[in-house]
Formats: sequence, C-alpha cells, structure tokens
Amino acid sequence: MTASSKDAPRLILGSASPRRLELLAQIGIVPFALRPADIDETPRRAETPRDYVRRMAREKAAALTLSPGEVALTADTTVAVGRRILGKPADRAEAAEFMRLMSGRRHVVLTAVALRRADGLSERLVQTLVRMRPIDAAALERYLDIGDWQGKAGGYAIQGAAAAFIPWIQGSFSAVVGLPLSETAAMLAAAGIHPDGEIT
Ligand SMILES: Cc1cn([C@H]2C[C@H](O)[C@@H](COP(=O)(O)OP(=O)(O)OP(=O)(O)O)O2)c(=O)[nH]c1=O
Repeated sequence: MTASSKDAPRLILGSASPRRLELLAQIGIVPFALRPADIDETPRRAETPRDYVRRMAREKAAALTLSPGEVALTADTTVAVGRRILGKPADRAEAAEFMRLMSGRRHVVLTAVALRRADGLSERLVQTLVRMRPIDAAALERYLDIGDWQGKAGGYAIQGAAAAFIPWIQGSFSAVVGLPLSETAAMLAAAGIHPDGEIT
C-alpha cells in the first residue's frame, strides 16, 4: 500500500526559472509551491566556478522559509571558461563578449542542485562540456538581435537559438538547461518524492 498523499513531503521549488519547472514536469514532478529566492549572485574574489555555483544553490535553499513537511529544491547554473565565471550578461555588449570568448572552443556548464529538508541538506554538482563552433561577426549580430541571451548564464540557451552553434556536448543536456534530471530525480526519490505523486 502507498502512503496517502497528505503524508508525502511537499516539494517547494525555490526558483523563478520557468525552465526548471518545465524540466521537473518532464519527469512527472509537480511542485506543491514555487518560492523564488532572491539572493546576491556576485561571485567572491578568487572564488572558483565550482565553489561559486555550489554556494549559490545552497544560499537559495537557505533563504527559503519552510513549514514542517516541506522540502526545498534549488539550483544554480553557470558557465565557466577556465577559472572565469560567466553569469547572466548585464547587456548586449557583455553577451557579445561572452559569445566571442566561447566561439570555436569548449567550455564547462556547471549546475549545482540543493535539496533542503528538516534533517539536512543534500547537494549535487553536475559538469557538462559544451563545444561551440566558430561564430563569425554577422552570425553573432543576428544571434544577439534575437535577444535569447537575456537571463541566461553565459548569454545563451542550448534549448534556444544558440543550438545552431553547438555541435557537441559531453554530459547532461538537462543540466545545461538548468536542472540535471537524472540526479535530481534520485535526490527527490531519496527524500520520498516520486513522479505522479506516487509516494511509497
Ligand atoms: C547555459 C544555459 C543556461 N540557461 C539558463 C538556466 C538558468 O535559468 C539560467 C541561469 O541562472 P540561474 O541563476 O541558475 O537561475 P535563474 O536566475 O534563471 O532562476 P532561479 O535562481 O530563480 O532558480 O540560465 C538556459 O536556459 N540554457 C542554457 O543553455
């Protein structure tokens, strides 16, 4: 027999990202509530991309107020070119700079996931290699005109127009979009949260 749904942990998605909600829906998980956490996303001096992205996911989780029986899921995605962290571009000029930096080479997309429950925090860091083909000046201008760079780490979305520049990735596609689905499903299952509300 399965436990009644009123005994199930209630999942709070600590995110304003429509992509994270869609990704969860893809694996049959519907959060009980959305509670975006507003934190300062400025990297610390000399902070590595891995340390930064982990800290962001943890701080988003810590910023949420939870009621008994609630479990919070948060994530952070960032692009790393060597030790340089490419966050969301402030404007078109910065998006252009980021794209030029990634053009014709490989970079790493890091996504950290945090799951906060009453008995503690579990975390995962997923690293995906992404190759961009060389992007010439005209193609870059056309890409920037679309505006797809806004609100995206590194100034691109693999699920959007920038896919035309990406011949190859090694790792997790869903992690690049914003939430590594296999790892997230395992973390949720360990907390008693399963697809379709089927809580065992
Ligand atoms: C690299 C890449 C990033 N992104 C997005 C995912 C994230 O939404 C965003 C990185 O910013 P994040 O700070 O990780 O997330 P967010 O501010 O959008 O949402 P929240 O903090 O409330 O959860 O970039 C893509 O959609 N596709 C991509 O290929």
